Amino acid sequence: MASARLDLDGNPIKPITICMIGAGGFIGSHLCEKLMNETPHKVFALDVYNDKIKHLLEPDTLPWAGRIQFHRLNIKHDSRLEGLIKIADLTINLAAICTPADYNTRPLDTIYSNFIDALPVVKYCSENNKRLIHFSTCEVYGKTIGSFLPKDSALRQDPAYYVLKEDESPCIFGSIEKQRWSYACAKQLIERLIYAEGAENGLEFTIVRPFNWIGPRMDFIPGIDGPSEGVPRVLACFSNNLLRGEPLKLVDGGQSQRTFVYIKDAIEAVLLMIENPARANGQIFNVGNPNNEVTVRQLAEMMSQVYSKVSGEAPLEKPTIDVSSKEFYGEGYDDSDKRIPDMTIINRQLGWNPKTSLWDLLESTLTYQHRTYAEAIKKVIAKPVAS
Ligand SMILES: NC(=O)c1ccc[n+]([C@@H]2O[C@H](COP(=O)([O-])OP(=O)(O)OC[C@H]3O[C@@H](n4cnc5c(N)ncnc54)[C@H](O)[C@@H]3O)[C@@H](O)[C@H]2O)c1
Ligand SMILES: O=c1ccn([C@@H]2O[C@H](COP(=O)(O)OP(=O)(O)O[C@H]3OC[C@@H](O)[C@H](O)[C@H]3O)[C@@H](O)[C@H]2O)c(=O)[nH]1
Repeated sequence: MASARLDLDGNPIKPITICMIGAGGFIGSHLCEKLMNETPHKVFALDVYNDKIKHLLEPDTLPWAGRIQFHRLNIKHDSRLEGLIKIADLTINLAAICTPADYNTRPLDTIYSNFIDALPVVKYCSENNKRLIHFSTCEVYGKTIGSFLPKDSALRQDPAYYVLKEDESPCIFGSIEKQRWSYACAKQLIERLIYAEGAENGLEFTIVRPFNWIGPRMDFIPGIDGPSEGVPRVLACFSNNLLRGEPLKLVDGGQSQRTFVYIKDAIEAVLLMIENPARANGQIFNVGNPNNEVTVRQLAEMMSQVYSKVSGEAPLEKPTIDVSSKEFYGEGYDDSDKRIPDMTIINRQLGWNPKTSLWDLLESTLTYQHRTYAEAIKKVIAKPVAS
């Protein structure tokens, strides 16, 4: 008999049933895969789409058949939601509009999706005494304190002015006409509501703040498995440019900084939260890789090099072009300047650390992108344009 799986305190882990909302998305697909491959837990996978988890649902001879059940539903208006939360032990809410191109162009949908639509989920968990793991974002920190200092101030180099700490850092957003912040603000308010449900009504919750998780199946490639005019997050934008042999577009000079973490490292952290409720309840966790910091320009350069290695194609002579944010995203765009997660709390509670370097995670991700999309792109490019 296989030995019992133990939690971080040495107690056997009991199989549970998880109601995962937004399970058909990028993070959800990796989390479902991990839960099916490595744990005995059951999953109700709720989403409006299931393309990214089809390989886990069919055929029904898969070793985990019966442990994952897909429910096609929109949480905006579906009475089945409460029933599913009630019969599960834990709810994980991933559902959201979470691509920056939408924040300033579809601010109402963004606010509804990230705040209003999440309200019933919190309410049903609280009323039925069910544990909730809610996905927020690193964007709740907004801009760093350091970004307001004079450009030549030595304090800009002091981590006290830029490292983002769950229990200390303020949330700093732009003015209301900078609609970019509609997303961060809605996420902040739902965090505050969940925290208040914990304080006043005893809701058992964990809030996750992902810092740019990237990897296979993130977003879509415009014109292949998503709308031609769609603007996904940066990994898919740059992948699309590389696949088409076009220069990568640097918004406002590509000076913003990000830390990227490999999806498979980040999913390990989520599994630890799921299986160690006593250590995760009542916590807000940064989940990122502080060692993988680059400017967007450096990311573009590294992706060009890695793509050339995995595809065997020579890099473009002019690998990037500059574009203004107004041209690329439209009116109301703004940006986070720098995002370094403090890792103290997740280290202390769960002993988690990211492992994969930026080069390595780009290599496995771009190998996937090339294998999945290169042929389809070639066909689209070869097609004569209809007159
Ligand atoms: N990927 C990241 O680096 C990152 C960073 C910060 C925060 N997050 C947060 O993590 C969560 C998941 O992100 P992701 O990258 O997997 O995004 P994603 O867009 O790939 O996944 C979200 C999923 O939710 C589903 N969904 C949205 N609205 C729904 C509704 N009303 N009913 C049912 N399903 C609905 C979508 O169909 C999609 O499959 C989001 O809450 C996002 O804000 C992600
Ligand atoms: O083609 C592109 C796309 C994006 N960019 C830039 O690349 C940076 C990263 O852009 P992304 O689209 O990945 O999104 P951001 O990192 O700004 O926000 C993301 O972070 C946290 C999550 O909540 C969301 O998934 C999303 O809001 C931004 O500075 C953006 O302006 C480009 O320079 N060129």
